[in-house]
Amino acid sequence: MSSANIIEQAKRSAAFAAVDKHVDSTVRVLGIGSGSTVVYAAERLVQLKKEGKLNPDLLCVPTSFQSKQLIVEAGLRAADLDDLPVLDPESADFSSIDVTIDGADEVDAKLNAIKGGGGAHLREKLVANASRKLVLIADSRKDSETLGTKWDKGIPVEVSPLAWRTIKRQLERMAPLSRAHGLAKAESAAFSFDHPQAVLRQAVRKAGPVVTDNGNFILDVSVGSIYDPLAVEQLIKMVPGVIEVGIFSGMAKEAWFGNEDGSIVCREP
Ligand SMILES: O=C(CO)[C@H](O)[C@H](O)COP(=O)(O)O
Repeated sequence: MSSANIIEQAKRSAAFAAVDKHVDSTVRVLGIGSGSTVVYAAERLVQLKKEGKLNPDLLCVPTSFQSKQLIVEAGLRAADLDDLPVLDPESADFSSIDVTIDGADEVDAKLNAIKGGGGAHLREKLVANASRKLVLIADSRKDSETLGTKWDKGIPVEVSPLAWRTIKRQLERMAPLSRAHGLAKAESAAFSFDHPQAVLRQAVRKAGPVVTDNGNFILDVSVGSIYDPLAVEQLIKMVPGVIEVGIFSGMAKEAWFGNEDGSIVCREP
């Protein structure tokens, strides 16, 4: 098997295992992530539907245009997040979604993740935030001790096109010491680069920038190793015009990694 096929097989195994563990007839609302690994989750959902193992009233909440197409093509029913009732109105839990299965670009030892390689992280974060459980699926190349050490394309940051140059300049002046911003433990650096770089993501086969499903631009912000994901997420989020940051700190409850030898690892924080 070619190395590309081995990676695809690893992604598929992780996706199938996560769906098998988390999706049964008791699941009423399911979040569907975006990207190439999630395609295999949709493949497994189609099989389960044929076997009569899904809830007949199952609603699927998409995280992007691509994800909505996957839902429709799988013969499942798509629902918008704000059209759903909360699962348990009597409790403080505001979740509308039982479980969301999504891909990731890098996942650290505590299951903090970088997402947004496909530019869908705004809706992905909204859906994750409204989910009782966020389950990540990936091949083992994404499994990392420290964010920023494997995914070297920068943190995807969705920004307003109205001020992208100003936002870029401001992000490039972010101080590496979280101490300067009072956001994390004194003396500890949130990230390693002295001079972060923010690059406007360019479209392929179209001149000009990537325009997200929400009509915004994406800056890919390289900061080196991310020692304190929450502090970096907060630092970036504070810049006016930043719409969403592709760091998901403390959101995932489980991550499934497919290995090249065909084995699968499931990790919890
Ligand atoms: O966050 C995402 C899209 O915004 C994807 O989930 C992430 O980029 C992983 O994609 P893939 O499964 O193709 O590696």
